[in-house]
Amino acid sequence: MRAQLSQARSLALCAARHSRSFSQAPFPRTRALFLQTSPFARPTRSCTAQGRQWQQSRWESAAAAVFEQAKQDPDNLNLEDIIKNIPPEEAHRLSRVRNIGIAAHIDSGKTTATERVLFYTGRIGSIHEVRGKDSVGAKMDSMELEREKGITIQSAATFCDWNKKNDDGTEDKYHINLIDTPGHIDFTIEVERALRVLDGAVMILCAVSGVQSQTITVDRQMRRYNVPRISFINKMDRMGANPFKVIDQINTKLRIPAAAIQVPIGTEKEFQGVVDLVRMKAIYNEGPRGETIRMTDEIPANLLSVAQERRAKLIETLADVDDEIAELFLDEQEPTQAQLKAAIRRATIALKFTPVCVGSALADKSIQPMLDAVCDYLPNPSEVENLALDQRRKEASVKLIPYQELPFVGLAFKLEESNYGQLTYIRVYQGTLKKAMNIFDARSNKKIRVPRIVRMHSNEMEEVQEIGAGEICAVFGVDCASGDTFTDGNIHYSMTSMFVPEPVVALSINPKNKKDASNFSKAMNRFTREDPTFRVHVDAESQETIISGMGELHLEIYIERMRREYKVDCATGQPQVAYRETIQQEVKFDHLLKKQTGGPGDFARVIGWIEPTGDLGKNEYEDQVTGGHISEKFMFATEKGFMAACEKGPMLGHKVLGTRMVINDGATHTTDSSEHSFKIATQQAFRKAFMQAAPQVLEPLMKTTVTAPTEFQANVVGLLNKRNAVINDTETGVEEFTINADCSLNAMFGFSSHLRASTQGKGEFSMEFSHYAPASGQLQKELIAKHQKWQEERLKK
Ligand SMILES: Nc1nc2c(ncn2[C@@H]2O[C@H](COP(=O)(O)OP(=O)(O)OP(=O)(O)O)[C@@H](O)[C@H]2O)c(=O)[nH]1
Repeated sequence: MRAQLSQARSLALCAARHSRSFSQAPFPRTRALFLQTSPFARPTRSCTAQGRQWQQSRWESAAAAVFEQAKQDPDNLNLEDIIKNIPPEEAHRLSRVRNIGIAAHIDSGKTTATERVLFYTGRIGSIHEVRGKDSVGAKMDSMELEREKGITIQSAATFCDWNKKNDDGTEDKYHINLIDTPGHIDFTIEVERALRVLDGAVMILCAVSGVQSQTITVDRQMRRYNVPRISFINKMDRMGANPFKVIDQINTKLRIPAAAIQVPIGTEKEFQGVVDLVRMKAIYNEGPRGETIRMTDEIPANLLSVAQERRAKLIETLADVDDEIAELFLDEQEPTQAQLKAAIRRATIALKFTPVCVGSALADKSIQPMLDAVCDYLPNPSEVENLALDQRRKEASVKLIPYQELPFVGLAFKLEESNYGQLTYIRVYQGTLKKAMNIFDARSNKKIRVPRIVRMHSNEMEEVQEIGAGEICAVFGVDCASGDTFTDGNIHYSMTSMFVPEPVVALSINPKNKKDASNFSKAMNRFTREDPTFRVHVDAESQETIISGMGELHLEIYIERMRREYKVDCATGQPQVAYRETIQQEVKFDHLLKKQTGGPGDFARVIGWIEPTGDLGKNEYEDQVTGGHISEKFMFATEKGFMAACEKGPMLGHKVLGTRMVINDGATHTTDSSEHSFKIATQQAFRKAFMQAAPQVLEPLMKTTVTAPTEFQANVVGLLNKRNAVINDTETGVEEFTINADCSLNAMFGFSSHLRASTQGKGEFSMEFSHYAPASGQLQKELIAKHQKWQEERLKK
């Protein structure tokens, strides 16, 4: 309630302003639009001018009453009423904003499609290709390494305005904030944080390869953050393009109802445009770069029956997920264009459906209709529910309202070091972020002044004075961690951060020259701040610096960036698998630490047991001590001891998983017991008990997908068999085949060069962590022997 009241107070202030300006304002076109399209609008009774006037005056008097009430009694404000009465200008502004991400499997054409979006919206004057002959590179791949390798490494944000042409000749201007994300699983955190803050997404698929391994990962990430999506089947110009097969795969593999809203006109080299199934019009791209759209009622005769059939399929699919269409369907009535459009929008936003567009980014075809679909079917910021936790009332989650005048709430979702200092990307969920304003970090409670606000256009920036609710920006000089919530200090909200996967590959690293030590640590600091999946630690025993990340490519890129951006050449060890250790049975312990030989001694006795938790995702500690045999402050130290022991397993020194420790008794000495002695005693007890509890080494299993031309199928199967991979399925297409297999990460080191050699460089593979599984007895023996040898050698030194 208190949270709502502080919102209410600030609303009360603006209420008077708005109630005055509403009644004085003429009835602009934007307001009429708001009444028709805004989620805040009441149902319109009549479409006549008289009806609209009636609606308008009714709305104004209702709004005036609510804001008058706010003025009179701010402590008892009804927030729901305020939401309903948000000024039409503001609702209209929001209805024209789209925050979208482009996400897909590697090389599906995300950056190529984004380049066209920027060109057609007038953000860039010419198109440059990924790995293009002009060596300029696509706008969104601004990092030198991205341009060289032709892959996206970091997500890049931009914004543009799209003038959507309506059938009646009018235009509606939409403001689109767009984030292009990487496809490689090694950079998956970039997709994760983009989807955390975006309202909708375009999922790109290849018209030949269809749903691929990373499509499945991206699908999972979209589900995690409830992100509605449209699907865009790209590469229609490729030989073997089959969009309908891809739609079937979206339905069956991703299990989200999908139907085409467009069918292609021609395929491969003959691909010219699309038939829009909602309007039943043909849309062609003309002009040197497809910039001119020609729309006609004449659907090519050879496509008419396919278009009708696919339109019927669209209606049938919608009938399964939307009540209004279901009713019409049962009554055998054809929905009107408006009904169909509204149903696609409703079902997409409700995450029950994905409309599918087709096109070819490289051939400059059908990107504009995809942009129209973004505006038509993806939600505006007010149509997405965003919740925050009110820290003062732990139980309460508060709905954030994207209204400029409410107290500010924003989430820092990405940090980046720039030439001008740390750049923090913020999504504004509520209120307005203004230059020179003081904001509060909900985690550290630090007050920070915002010196500069910019809108990002890849690596360029445009300075602005303020950013309204529902928008994305970046700020300078704000020291925080990724995932921090900011408020204006009047409210104490915090938002949930994004999911951060655990690193699976590690290697030791050191600068080759001692003089580079300071740059080395600067680089490490920066990379770990920017990327939560990149970790650095110094191994206590070997004193080596160990970096860990999501895959070999992930670590390679950082080593290369260190060389290019910090001029530090590094020596690295062999990539190591991040093994884990666990136990299989319960073991009791009664451990006494006693050193009382003159001076201050150590005394701590801990009694209890360790056992498997049955869930490899967590370790658990429980204090069951009664009767005060161990005092509260020492129990705290035993918990710390347990946590420290779990960081370095007794078998190989890798982290412990799935283990529970219970301490239910013990003893304390009046003078010799200390927190330190209890911490050490717990660690010793744990390590001893662990080795008796049928300890087991766990290794990461990877979901692996290999794609290559069909003639190399036997070679690839041979390669996988050599690595003891379990092949789950094989799909053989016209030209290519795809194998999905489970494989241990350990067996996959060096796979890329073997694959290249056996497929004349034409094979591709991707790997994603699946789960930890027990290592074979043989591997476990080898690893233990190696670890012991390494320890012995260290002792000798
Ligand atoms: N034939 C054809 N090739 C395309 C099309 N769109 C993109 N490509 C090519 O596919 C390759 C990858 O394109 P990108 O745009 O970099 O793909 P991406 O999805 O951004 O790649 P990552 O971010 O690295 O995963 C490039 O060689 C493009 O030229 C298309 O419509 N048709």
